[in-house]
Amino acid sequence: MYKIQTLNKISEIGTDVFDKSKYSISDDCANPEAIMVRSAKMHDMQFGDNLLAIARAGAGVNNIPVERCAQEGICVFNTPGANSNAVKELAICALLLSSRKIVEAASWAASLKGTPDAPKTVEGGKSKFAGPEIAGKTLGIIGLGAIGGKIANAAEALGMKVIGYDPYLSIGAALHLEPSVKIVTDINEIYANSDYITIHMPYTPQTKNTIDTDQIAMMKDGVRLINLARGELINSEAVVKAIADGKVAKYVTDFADDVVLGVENVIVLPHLGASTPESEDNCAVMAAEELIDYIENGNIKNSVNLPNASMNAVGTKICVIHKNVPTTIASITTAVGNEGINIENMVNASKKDFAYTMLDVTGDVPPTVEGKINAVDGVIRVRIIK
Ligand SMILES: NC(=O)c1ccc[n+]([C@@H]2O[C@H](COP(=O)([O-])OP(=O)(O)OC[C@H]3O[C@@H](n4cnc5c(N)ncnc54)[C@H](O)[C@@H]3O)[C@@H](O)[C@H]2O)c1
Ligand SMILES: O=C(O)CC[C@@H](O)C(=O)O
Repeated sequence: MYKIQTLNKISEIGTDVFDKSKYSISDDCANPEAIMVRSAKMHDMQFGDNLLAIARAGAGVNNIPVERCAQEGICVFNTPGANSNAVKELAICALLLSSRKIVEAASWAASLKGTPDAPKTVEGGKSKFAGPEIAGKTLGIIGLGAIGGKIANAAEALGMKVIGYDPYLSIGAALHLEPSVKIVTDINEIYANSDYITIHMPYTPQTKNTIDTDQIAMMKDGVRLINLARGELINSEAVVKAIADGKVAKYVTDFADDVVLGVENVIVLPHLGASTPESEDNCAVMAAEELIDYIENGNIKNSVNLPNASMNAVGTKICVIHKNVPTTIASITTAVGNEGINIENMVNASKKDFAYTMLDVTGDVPPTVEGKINAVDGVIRVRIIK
């Protein structure tokens, strides 16, 4: 029985994908084979020897020690695009919230309950909540992946001019963009030309404070900023100061911190981007399918720390996670050959410092093989899947 530990609430549609005669799922189990997680912070966790994989039911993996996991032979997956529509819809909502003073107006209207002539009062007071339309304005998007690309197309459909910046734009993502979306190669063009700026890229130590005082200074007066990606991408102190100075008109963020909470013209949402039943189901199902294919077949799809690799084997599969260094593959195949085993098929792929080799072997696989491969310099983990 494989044990799957859930660190956050994972949609039941996803956990139902596991065959319960082979898998037990619980939020409290010792030494699981796999972990399913959403936003729980895992950097300080120690992992048991059985842990083969972690699946992030979502996009961002900054809560997971991805590099350490690779060093420990733990494959980390995410679920690319599975929650992108949910975030796109919230981003469109945020664009409107940043323009039309909807939050302030609704809360003012609610405050009129019990007053003698509320209908008359609202008509008299509504002018202070007027705000501009988004049609005809320029939206700058930083990061044109699953979410940014969908927002670009939706904003175009709403009549906005869209400019996007993404130095690592994939061909697939580019092909999904409306031809009218203008792609710029200098991020400063986003800052200089946008009425609204929204950011949709991963948070890493390198992308911390991508938008800070200097970037804000390049922006148009009255710019509206949206951050549904990660709080650390935009310096909260810099934005709050720019709001006080009148440089930034509004900041809508999905990430609460003590600097932005309670500040006028900042709308803080409680990390709601992916909180739709549809996206929670999509992410959980994709995460469960990734784990099952890895645990049972050794196939890797959508890993963030190991390469994608899959193989239909005719015999036994020997799956090896190893360092991406010269002679390791040769040493592994020699170790297998020295045990009298013939390799029928082989797949090898690498991602940065790590590599994955799958061998399809026929005939008896003596129990000594695992130890022999493990003894090869650079080998991190060996699994034999019959
Ligand atoms: N608020 C939420 O609930 C929520 C939900 C989903 C995702 N997110 C966040 O949004 C981020 C993006 O999600 P996604 O699904 O679009 O991911 P994605 O991987 O599909 O797209 C990210 C894009 O950012 C680009 N990028 C990387 N570094 C960049 C840089 N320095 N400058 C500009 N672009 C850069 C990549 O090339 C890629 O195209 C996630 O990493 C996550 O942190 C938040
Ligand atoms: O799981 C969530 O609710 C948030 C997910 C989101 O931050 C992501 O990066 O996919």
